[in-house]
Amino acid sequence: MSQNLPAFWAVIPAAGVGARMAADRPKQYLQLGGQTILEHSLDCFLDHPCVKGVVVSVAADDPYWPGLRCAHDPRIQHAAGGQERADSVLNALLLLHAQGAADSDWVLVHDAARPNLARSDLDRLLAELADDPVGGLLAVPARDTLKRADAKGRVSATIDRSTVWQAYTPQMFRLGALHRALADSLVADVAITDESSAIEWAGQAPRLIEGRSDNIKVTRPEDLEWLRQRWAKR
Ligand SMILES: Nc1ccn([C@@H]2O[C@H](COP(=O)(O)OP(=O)(O)OP(=O)(O)O)[C@@H](O)[C@H]2O)c(=O)n1
Ligand SMILES: C[C@](O)(CO)[C@H](O)COP(=O)(O)O
Repeated sequence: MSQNLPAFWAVIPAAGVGARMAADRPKQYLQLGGQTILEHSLDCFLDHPCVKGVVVSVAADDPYWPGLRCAHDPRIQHAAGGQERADSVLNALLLLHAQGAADSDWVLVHDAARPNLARSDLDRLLAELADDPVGGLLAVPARDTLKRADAKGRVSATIDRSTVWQAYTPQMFRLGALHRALADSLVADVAITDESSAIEWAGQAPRLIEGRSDNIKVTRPEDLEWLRQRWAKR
């Protein structure tokens, strides 16, 4: 294994519609530097010597996935996307368990919409959490002053940002613990927007690993414009 890093499975939720992007296709299939955003997000894992395999969750009616070269990569399997991101991730975990992956296996969940993950960040996450009893996630400390809004869109409070972080991905947890936390929190109808919130709901405290702030999630058109400008300078 590279630098004594742990082996891991990668799960890439890629079944969203990209409503906030308002493009002619789901944002993970938009082009960046000669390939799709999804393919960039996959590359960081497929190139890693410690990856055991990759599961991509795609929408049942996704017409784009089969046309990608990586759809035929033997290291990649696909699972059914779900109504919410958490459902898409859970389906991928079910597939891993059905194929005999162990509860103790590490799973890294990374948004298909985050094509700019640095290998250095991925390796730092793996190294820092290799022996952690809970797991954790890449995150960035809040840099701007944070405001809470009232119902009229006016400032109701300024939030102490000293302990506030933005959650990014990958998020790294043991397969068994994540599977149970996601399944239980979905049954309890808890609002889950990332893997960490399911683990937190289950009573654990994931570790925050500071990562690069340019590991952005492509959410709105300006995000892709920004990445394309950076890519052009590479
Ligand atoms: N039911 C869903 C919803 C989202 N995702 C994935 O989760 C990641 C982060 O979600 P987000 O940025 O919200 O993507 P979308 O849901 O597509 O965006 P929007 O909310 O603007 O529709 C994306 O890679 C998206 O493809 C998923 O696999 N299944
Ligand atoms: C998982 C995530 O990227 C961490 O910030 C974020 O929660 C995804 O949220 P979205 O609304 O599904 O984009």
